[in-house]
Amino acid sequence: MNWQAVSVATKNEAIETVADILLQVGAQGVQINDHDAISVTAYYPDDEQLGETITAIQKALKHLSDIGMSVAPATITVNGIQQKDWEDNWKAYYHAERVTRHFTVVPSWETYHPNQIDELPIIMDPKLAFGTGTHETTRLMIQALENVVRGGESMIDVGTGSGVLAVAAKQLGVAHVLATDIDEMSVNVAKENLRLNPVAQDVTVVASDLLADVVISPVDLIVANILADVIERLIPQTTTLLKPGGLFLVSGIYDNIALHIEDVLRANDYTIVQKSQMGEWHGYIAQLKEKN
Ligand SMILES: C[S@@+](CC[C@H](N)C(=O)[O-])C[C@H]1O[C@@H](n2cnc3c(N)ncnc32)[C@H](O)[C@@H]1O
Repeated sequence: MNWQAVSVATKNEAIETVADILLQVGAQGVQINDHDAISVTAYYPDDEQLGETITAIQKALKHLSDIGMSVAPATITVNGIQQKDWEDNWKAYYHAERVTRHFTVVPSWETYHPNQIDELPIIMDPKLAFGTGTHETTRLMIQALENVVRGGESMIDVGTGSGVLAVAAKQLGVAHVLATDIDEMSVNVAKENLRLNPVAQDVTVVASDLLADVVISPVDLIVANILADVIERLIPQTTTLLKPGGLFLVSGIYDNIALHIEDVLRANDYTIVQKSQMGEWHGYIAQLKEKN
């Protein structure tokens, strides 16, 4: 396998935080260069996920500066080449790709003709929002949707990012989707992506911290692909917005925290009906207990 060296130039006091970011997006270790200019380097496989990884690093760096932590200059280089405008450069890594049994994600700038009659396209221009469709955590969610959707359901997509799961759900026959994200940029990108997919025209997207601002009648399905600490906060919020017997589809859970999340699900009246794993990532289909 080929590897790419991804380096982030930063300052002394931010070294540990930047190293944490590089580890969280899948590096096995980091190298700190503190001689002339300070930088932190990690190695990632040179595959179709590299674009997603660099976008995630860039978003995490932007988030730190948004909350007032100085990580400047925070420039990202890949094999020594500065990524001045990642928003456009990452497109070179993103091509139409069959991500599950039924779904192919298709970049909006590519012309793609399905190879099989039951192949369903998800047209995406994720920009800086998470969700090209190729990441393991997203694939786990799309597979879970393929398993459970029968048609006509109501659904909330928490942390919609690019809107990829909302489009997949609509393609499978979910009737009503409300999508949320805490990040305004993702809300706008999701709205643009939904417009690219004729099947998803009636999906509503709102800015919300998890389900805090969501006021609707209980739904059949809630889906969420977010990191485990956020999922832990989300689980108790789902139980009043899901119908008894409704399903919670969840991923974004790294190996080391999976057992804890299973405990939190059970403590909140869920029965785990399916566990899946891709690489180090875990996904669950959990069913809310029927009321007695
Ligand atoms: C890993 S991405 C998932 C994107 C897409 N749903 C997918 O499966 O590919 C997680 C998304 O959750 C959003 N998010 C993080 N914390 C959140 C919160 N507290 N409330 C709502 N959305 C949140 C992020 O902005 C990001 O778009």
